[in-house]
Amino acid sequence: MISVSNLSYAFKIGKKDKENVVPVLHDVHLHVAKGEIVAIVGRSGSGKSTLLNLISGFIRPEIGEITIGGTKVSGLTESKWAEFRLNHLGFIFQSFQLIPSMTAYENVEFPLVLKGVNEKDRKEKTLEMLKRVGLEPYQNHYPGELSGGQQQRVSIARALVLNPPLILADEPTGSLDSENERELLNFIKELNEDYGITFLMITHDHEVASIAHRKVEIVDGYLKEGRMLHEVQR
Ligand SMILES: Nc1ncnc2c1ncn2[C@@H]1O[C@H](COP(=O)(O)OP(=O)(O)OP(=O)(O)O)[C@@H](O)[C@H]1O
Repeated sequence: MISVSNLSYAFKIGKKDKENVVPVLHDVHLHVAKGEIVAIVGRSGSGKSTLLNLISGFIRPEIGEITIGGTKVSGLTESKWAEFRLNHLGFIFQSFQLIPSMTAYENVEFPLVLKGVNEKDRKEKTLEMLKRVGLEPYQNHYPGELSGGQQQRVSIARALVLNPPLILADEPTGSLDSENERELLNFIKELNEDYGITFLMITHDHEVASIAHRKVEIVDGYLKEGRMLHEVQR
């Protein structure tokens, strides 16, 4: 599903003539199979979000290659990337990233609008997703009128509405209390088992990591498991 090879990344900070190069990831190799739940763990500042942002195409690699579902995404133009993202990836963020001026219904419907789906099909699919996350009665609420757990469920419904085969999650339970966390983790397991959705998640949390089939650890920009695989292959 995901194949990352020889990926290195450095941020360039400061003015062009006095640029400071901050190396963050070093020769990362990572393979995630279809149907896997993989947790990326590591200390703060080790490079987890940078890796997820590279896999999501939000930042572009200069060195290395990223393939998702057979498409070499690291070579796509910005507009092709946006199209690929819409069709293949779902995102869940710690801070939910809902649009505050849109109701729960409108937030879930938004990817269908971007994709140009007609109104009748949009309505059917949006209501189906809201039902699946148990939020049909709250469809006209704005994010500010929902609890943290409910907001995260709206964001999951939005992530799933176009049936992506892969979900990328950055600290998905980071803003939830333990009851909502347990509920979300059960839901992730269910989506994985029933629909074969692949998950790549960043987490600090042992509970979250415990539902993963596999953990990979980033230590100072080096992916532990990835390097081992790479060394075995060589
Ligand atoms: N836009 C940026 N410009 C410059 N340096 C950055 C930028 N974003 C991140 N960094 C640096 O890259 C390193 C890795 O950051 P990253 O956010 O990937 O770590 P992380 O493991 O996700 O941390 P956390 O668990 O705290 O979210 C850090 O040293 C950070 O300061």
